[in-house]
Amino acid sequence: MTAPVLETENLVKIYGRGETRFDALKGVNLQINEGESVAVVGKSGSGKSTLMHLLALLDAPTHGVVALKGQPTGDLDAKELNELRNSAFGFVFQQFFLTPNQTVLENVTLPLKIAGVHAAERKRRGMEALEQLEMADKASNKATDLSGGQKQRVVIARALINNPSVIFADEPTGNLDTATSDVVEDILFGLNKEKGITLVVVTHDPDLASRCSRQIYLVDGEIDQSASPAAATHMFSGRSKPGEGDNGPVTVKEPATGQLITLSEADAAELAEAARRPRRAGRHAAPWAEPSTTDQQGVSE
Ligand SMILES: Nc1ncnc2c1ncn2[C@@H]1O[C@H](COP(=O)(O)OP(=O)(O)OP(=O)(O)O)[C@@H](O)[C@H]1O
Repeated sequence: MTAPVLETENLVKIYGRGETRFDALKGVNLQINEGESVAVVGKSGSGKSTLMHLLALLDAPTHGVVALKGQPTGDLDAKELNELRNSAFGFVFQQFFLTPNQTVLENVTLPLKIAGVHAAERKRRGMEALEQLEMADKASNKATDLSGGQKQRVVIARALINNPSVIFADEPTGNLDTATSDVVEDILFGLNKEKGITLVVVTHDPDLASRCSRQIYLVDGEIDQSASPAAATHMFSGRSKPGEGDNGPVTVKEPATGQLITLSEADAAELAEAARRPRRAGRHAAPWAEPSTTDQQGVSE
Protein backbone atom coordinates (compact mmCIF):
# COMPACT_ATOMS: atom_id res chain seq x y z
CA MET A 1 0.00 0.00 0.00
CA THR A 2 1.23 3.47 -0.84
CA ALA A 3 1.00 5.79 2.15
CA PRO A 4 0.47 9.54 1.91
CA VAL A 5 3.60 11.42 2.91
CA LEU A 6 1.95 14.84 2.66
CA GLU A 7 -1.71 15.72 2.98
CA THR A 8 -3.58 18.96 3.17
CA GLU A 9 -7.09 19.68 4.30
CA ASN A 10 -8.87 22.87 3.27
CA LEU A 11 -5.62 24.80 2.95
CA VAL A 12 -6.23 28.54 2.83
CA LYS A 13 -3.59 31.24 2.55
CA ILE A 14 -4.61 34.88 2.73
CA TYR A 15 -2.01 37.61 2.33
CA GLY A 16 -2.69 41.10 3.66
CA ARG A 17 -5.97 42.37 5.00
CA GLY A 18 -8.69 44.86 4.20
CA GLU A 19 -8.21 46.40 0.80
CA THR A 20 -4.90 44.64 0.29
CA ARG A 21 -6.28 41.18 1.16
CA PHE A 22 -5.38 38.54 -1.40
CA ASP A 23 -6.66 34.97 -1.20
CA ALA A 24 -3.73 33.04 -2.66
CA LEU A 25 -5.03 29.55 -1.76
CA LYS A 26 -8.74 28.93 -1.40
CA GLY A 27 -9.18 25.56 0.27
CA VAL A 28 -6.72 23.09 -1.24
CA ASN A 29 -7.17 19.40 -0.48
CA LEU A 30 -4.50 17.07 -1.75
CA GLN A 31 -2.54 13.97 -0.90
CA ILE A 32 0.96 13.15 -2.08
CA ASN A 33 1.98 9.55 -1.69
CA GLU A 34 5.42 8.22 -0.82
CA GLY A 35 7.50 7.78 -3.93
CA GLU A 36 5.33 9.95 -6.16
CA SER A 37 6.74 12.70 -8.33
CA VAL A 38 4.25 15.55 -8.45
CA ALA A 39 4.42 18.67 -10.58
CA VAL A 40 2.60 21.76 -9.33
CA VAL A 41 1.74 23.77 -12.41
CA GLY A 42 -0.40 26.76 -13.28
CA LYS A 43 -0.19 30.33 -14.50
CA SER A 44 1.96 32.93 -12.81
CA GLY A 45 0.22 34.04 -9.62
CA SER A 46 -1.96 30.91 -9.39
CA GLY A 47 -0.46 30.00 -6.00
CA LYS A 48 2.18 27.38 -6.87
CA SER A 49 4.99 28.75 -4.70
CA THR A 50 2.56 29.54 -1.90
CA LEU A 51 1.38 25.92 -1.91
CA MET A 52 4.93 24.59 -1.99
CA HIS A 53 5.97 26.82 0.90
CA LEU A 54 3.05 25.57 2.98
CA LEU A 55 3.71 21.92 2.11
CA ALA A 56 7.39 22.39 2.97
CA LEU A 57 6.48 23.99 6.31
CA LEU A 58 8.31 27.16 5.30
CA ASP A 59 5.14 29.18 5.91
CA ALA A 60 1.96 28.62 7.89
CA PRO A 61 -1.52 28.48 6.38
CA THR A 62 -4.20 30.99 7.36
CA HIS A 63 -6.57 28.06 7.80
CA GLY A 64 -6.36 24.35 7.19
CA VAL A 65 -4.01 21.50 7.88
CA VAL A 66 -0.72 20.23 6.49
CA ALA A 67 0.06 16.72 7.72
CA LEU A 68 3.41 14.98 7.31
CA LYS A 69 3.16 11.18 7.41
CA GLY A 70 -0.28 11.46 8.99
CA GLN A 71 0.79 13.93 11.70
CA PRO A 72 -0.81 17.39 11.54
CA THR A 73 1.91 20.06 11.86
CA GLY A 74 -0.16 23.07 12.98
CA ASP A 75 0.71 22.78 16.67
CA LEU A 76 4.46 22.52 16.23
CA ASP A 77 6.58 25.44 17.45
CA ALA A 78 9.28 27.10 15.35
CA LYS A 79 12.08 24.90 16.69
CA GLU A 80 10.13 21.70 16.06
CA LEU A 81 9.25 22.89 12.55
CA ASN A 82 12.92 23.67 11.85
CA GLU A 83 13.98 20.22 13.00
CA LEU A 84 11.24 18.51 11.02
CA ARG A 85 12.07 20.42 7.85
CA ASN A 86 15.75 19.76 8.25
CA SER A 87 15.29 16.04 8.76
CA ALA A 88 12.40 15.27 6.38
CA PHE A 89 12.89 17.64 3.45
CA GLY A 90 15.49 18.61 0.91
CA PHE A 91 15.27 21.77 -1.16
CA VAL A 92 16.43 22.47 -4.69
CA PHE A 93 15.69 26.01 -5.79
CA GLN A 94 16.39 27.81 -9.03
CA GLN A 95 18.58 30.36 -7.25
CA PHE A 96 20.86 27.67 -5.68
CA PHE A 97 21.18 29.49 -2.32
CA LEU A 98 24.77 28.41 -1.86
CA THR A 99 26.95 30.28 0.61
CA PRO A 100 29.60 31.83 -1.64
CA ASN A 101 32.61 31.91 0.67
CA GLN A 102 32.25 28.41 1.95
CA THR A 103 33.54 25.30 0.28
CA VAL A 104 31.37 22.87 -1.62
CA LEU A 105 31.71 20.39 1.26
CA GLU A 106 30.73 23.01 3.84
CA ASN A 107 27.68 23.95 1.79
CA VAL A 108 26.61 20.34 1.39
CA THR A 109 26.97 19.53 5.07
CA LEU A 110 25.15 22.61 6.38
CA PRO A 111 21.94 20.68 7.22
CA LEU A 112 24.04 18.26 9.29
CA LYS A 113 25.69 21.16 11.11
CA ILE A 114 22.23 22.56 11.88
CA ALA A 115 21.26 19.12 13.16
CA GLY A 116 24.30 19.06 15.49
CA VAL A 117 26.19 16.25 13.75
CA HIS A 118 29.91 16.26 14.64
CA ALA A 119 32.56 17.30 12.13
CA ALA A 120 34.02 13.90 11.19
CA GLU A 121 30.59 12.42 10.53
CA ARG A 122 29.61 15.53 8.55
CA LYS A 123 32.65 15.11 6.36
CA ARG A 124 32.03 11.41 5.82
CA ARG A 125 28.41 11.88 4.82
CA GLY A 126 29.18 15.02 2.82
CA MET A 127 31.80 13.22 0.73
CA GLU A 128 29.40 10.31 0.23
CA ALA A 129 26.71 12.67 -1.10
CA LEU A 130 29.20 14.47 -3.33
CA GLU A 131 30.39 11.14 -4.71
CA GLN A 132 26.80 10.25 -5.62
CA LEU A 133 26.59 13.47 -7.60
CA GLU A 134 30.08 12.99 -9.10
CA MET A 135 31.27 16.18 -7.42
CA ALA A 136 33.72 14.76 -4.86
CA ASP A 137 36.70 16.26 -6.69
CA LYS A 138 35.23 19.74 -6.15
CA ALA A 139 34.74 19.32 -2.39
CA SER A 140 37.37 21.95 -1.50
CA ASN A 141 36.36 24.47 -4.17
CA LYS A 142 34.52 27.60 -3.20
CA ALA A 143 30.86 27.31 -4.18
CA THR A 144 31.28 30.27 -6.50
CA ASP A 145 33.93 28.50 -8.59
CA LEU A 146 31.45 26.16 -10.26
CA SER A 147 29.33 26.08 -13.38
CA GLY A 148 25.55 26.37 -13.05
CA GLY A 149 25.05 22.64 -13.49
CA GLN A 150 27.74 21.87 -10.92
CA LYS A 151 26.12 24.27 -8.47
CA GLN A 152 22.78 22.56 -8.88
CA ARG A 153 24.45 19.18 -8.30
CA VAL A 154 25.93 20.56 -5.07
CA VAL A 155 22.45 21.79 -4.12
CA ILE A 156 21.07 18.30 -4.78
CA ALA A 157 23.85 16.75 -2.69
CA ARG A 158 22.90 19.12 0.13
CA ALA A 159 19.22 18.23 -0.33
CA LEU A 160 20.13 14.54 -0.01
CA ILE A 161 22.40 14.72 2.98
CA ASN A 162 19.73 14.00 5.59
CA ASN A 163 18.09 11.18 3.63
CA PRO A 164 14.92 13.23 3.11
CA SER A 165 11.48 11.78 2.52
CA VAL A 166 10.61 14.62 0.16
CA ILE A 167 12.62 16.87 -2.13
CA PHE A 168 10.92 20.16 -3.00
CA ALA A 169 12.20 21.60 -6.24
CA ASP A 170 11.13 25.10 -7.30
CA GLU A 171 12.03 25.64 -10.97
CA PRO A 172 15.14 23.48 -10.43
CA THR A 173 16.30 23.90 -14.01
CA GLY A 174 15.22 27.51 -14.48
CA ASN A 175 18.79 28.81 -14.51
CA LEU A 176 20.29 26.03 -16.61
CA ASP A 177 20.72 25.45 -20.30
CA THR A 178 18.89 22.58 -22.00
CA ALA A 179 21.63 19.95 -21.80
CA THR A 180 22.42 20.73 -18.17
CA SER A 181 18.70 20.76 -17.33
CA ASP A 182 18.43 17.24 -18.68
CA VAL A 183 21.29 16.07 -16.48
CA VAL A 184 19.78 17.68 -13.37
CA GLU A 185 16.32 16.26 -14.17
CA ASP A 186 17.80 12.81 -14.69
CA ILE A 187 19.46 13.03 -11.27
CA LEU A 188 16.24 14.13 -9.55
CA PHE A 189 14.09 11.48 -11.21
CA GLY A 190 16.79 8.88 -10.59
CA LEU A 191 16.64 9.65 -6.87
CA ASN A 192 12.87 9.38 -7.02
CA LYS A 193 13.01 6.02 -8.75
CA GLU A 194 15.98 4.43 -7.01
CA LYS A 195 15.65 5.79 -3.47
CA GLY A 196 11.88 6.34 -3.44
CA ILE A 197 12.31 9.99 -2.51
CA THR A 198 9.06 11.85 -3.15
CA LEU A 199 9.48 14.78 -5.53
CA VAL A 200 7.34 17.92 -5.44
CA VAL A 201 8.28 20.13 -8.36
CA VAL A 202 7.00 23.64 -9.07
CA THR A 203 7.60 24.45 -12.70
CA HIS A 204 6.49 26.37 -15.75
CA ASP A 205 8.29 23.87 -17.96
CA PRO A 206 5.74 21.48 -19.51
CA ASP A 207 8.45 18.95 -20.34
CA LEU A 208 9.63 18.76 -16.76
CA ALA A 209 6.01 18.58 -15.55
CA SER A 210 5.27 15.73 -17.94
CA ARG A 211 8.14 13.69 -16.50
CA CYS A 212 6.38 13.70 -13.13
CA SER A 213 3.98 10.88 -12.33
CA ARG A 214 1.19 13.39 -11.58
CA GLN A 215 0.41 17.02 -12.28
CA ILE A 216 -1.56 19.31 -9.98
CA TYR A 217 -3.00 22.25 -11.88
CA LEU A 218 -3.66 25.39 -9.84
CA VAL A 219 -6.06 28.04 -11.10
CA ASP A 220 -6.48 31.17 -8.96
CA GLY A 221 -5.57 29.37 -5.76
CA GLU A 222 -7.68 26.27 -6.36
CA ILE A 223 -6.89 22.87 -7.79
CA ASP A 224 -8.44 22.36 -11.20
CA GLN A 225 -9.90 18.94 -10.39
CA SER A 226 -10.71 18.11 -14.00
CA ALA A 227 -7.05 18.35 -14.96
CA SER A 228 -5.49 17.08 -11.71
CA PRO A 229 -5.83 13.37 -11.01
CA ALA A 230 -6.24 12.63 -7.31
CA ALA A 231 -3.73 10.62 -5.32
CA ALA A 232 -4.75 7.06 -4.72
CA THR A 233 -5.57 7.47 -1.04
CA HIS A 234 -8.21 9.09 1.08
CA MET A 235 -7.45 12.09 3.24
CA PHE A 236 -5.77 11.09 6.53
CA SER A 237 -6.97 7.51 6.19
CA GLY A 238 -3.87 5.84 4.81
CA ARG A 239 -6.19 3.45 2.97
CA SER A 240 -6.44 2.98 -0.73
CA LYS A 241 -9.62 3.87 -2.54
CA PRO A 242 -11.55 0.89 -3.82
CA GLY A 243 -9.93 -0.34 -6.99
CA GLU A 244 -6.82 1.72 -6.46
CA GLY A 245 -3.55 1.21 -4.64
CA ASP A 246 -0.23 -0.29 -5.59
CA ASN A 247 -1.50 -2.26 -8.53
CA GLY A 248 -4.76 -0.48 -9.24
CA PRO A 249 -5.61 1.91 -12.05
CA VAL A 250 -4.17 5.41 -12.06
CA THR A 251 -5.32 8.43 -14.01
CA VAL A 252 -2.59 10.29 -15.87
CA LYS A 253 -2.34 13.00 -18.43
CA GLU A 254 -1.35 11.63 -21.83
CA PRO A 255 1.71 13.79 -22.63
CA ALA A 256 1.09 14.21 -26.36
CA THR A 257 -2.62 15.09 -26.27
CA GLY A 258 -3.07 16.33 -22.70
CA GLN A 259 -6.07 14.00 -22.31
CA LEU A 260 -6.67 12.23 -19.01
CA ILE A 261 -6.51 8.47 -19.36
CA THR A 262 -6.76 5.63 -16.86
CA LEU A 263 -4.05 2.98 -16.95
CA SER A 264 -2.60 0.24 -14.80
CA GLU A 265 0.21 1.53 -12.59
CA ALA A 266 2.77 -0.38 -14.69
CA ASP A 267 1.48 1.12 -17.94
CA ALA A 268 1.44 4.60 -16.40
CA ALA A 269 5.08 4.16 -15.35
CA GLU A 270 5.92 3.03 -18.88
CA LEU A 271 4.15 6.05 -20.36
CA ALA A 272 6.04 8.38 -18.04
CA GLU A 273 9.30 6.72 -19.09
CA ALA A 274 8.40 7.00 -22.78
CA ALA A 275 7.62 10.70 -22.32
CA ARG A 276 11.24 11.24 -21.35
CA ARG A 277 12.65 10.45 -24.77
CA PRO A 278 13.17 11.71 -27.38
CA ARG A 279 14.19 14.84 -25.62
CA ARG A 280 12.45 18.02 -26.10
CA ALA A 281 12.69 20.71 -28.68
CA GLY A 282 11.67 24.16 -27.65
CA ARG A 283 12.84 24.34 -24.07
CA HIS A 284 14.12 27.80 -23.39
CA ALA A 285 17.83 28.09 -23.01
CA ALA A 286 18.97 30.15 -20.09
CA PRO A 287 22.39 31.56 -19.34
CA TRP A 288 24.40 30.33 -16.41
CA ALA A 289 23.34 32.05 -13.25
CA GLU A 290 25.74 34.46 -11.68
CA PRO A 291 27.18 33.23 -8.40
CA SER A 292 24.76 33.92 -5.60
CA THR A 293 25.82 36.71 -3.28
CA THR A 294 23.32 35.76 -0.64
CA ASP A 295 24.23 33.91 2.49
CA GLN A 296 20.77 32.35 2.64
CA GLN A 297 20.93 28.63 2.38
CA GLY A 298 17.31 27.75 1.78
CA VAL A 299 17.47 24.74 4.03
CA SER A 300 15.83 25.48 7.29
CA GLU A 301 15.17 29.17 7.63
N1 LIG B 1 3.93 37.87 0.75
C1 LIG B 1 2.91 38.15 -0.07
N2 LIG B 1 2.10 39.21 0.17
C2 LIG B 1 1.05 39.49 -0.64
N3 LIG B 1 0.72 38.77 -1.73
C3 LIG B 1 1.49 37.71 -2.01
C4 LIG B 1 2.62 37.34 -1.20
N4 LIG B 1 3.19 36.24 -1.74
C5 LIG B 1 2.45 35.93 -2.83
N5 LIG B 1 1.44 36.81 -2.99
C6 LIG B 1 0.41 36.79 -4.04
O1 LIG B 1 -0.21 35.52 -4.03
C7 LIG B 1 -0.43 35.07 -5.37
C8 LIG B 1 0.20 33.71 -5.56
O2 LIG B 1 1.62 33.88 -5.51
P1 LIG B 1 2.60 32.67 -5.81
O3 LIG B 1 3.99 33.19 -5.68
O4 LIG B 1 2.21 31.51 -4.98
O5 LIG B 1 2.23 32.36 -7.32
P2 LIG B 1 2.98 31.41 -8.37
O6 LIG B 1 1.92 30.60 -9.02
O7 LIG B 1 4.09 30.70 -7.71
O8 LIG B 1 3.53 32.49 -9.39
P3 LIG B 1 4.85 32.44 -10.32
O9 LIG B 1 4.63 31.34 -11.28
O10 LIG B 1 4.86 33.78 -10.97
O11 LIG B 1 6.02 32.23 -9.41
C9 LIG B 1 0.12 36.16 -6.29
O12 LIG B 1 -0.94 36.98 -6.74
C10 LIG B 1 1.06 36.94 -5.42
O13 LIG B 1 1.12 38.28 -5.79
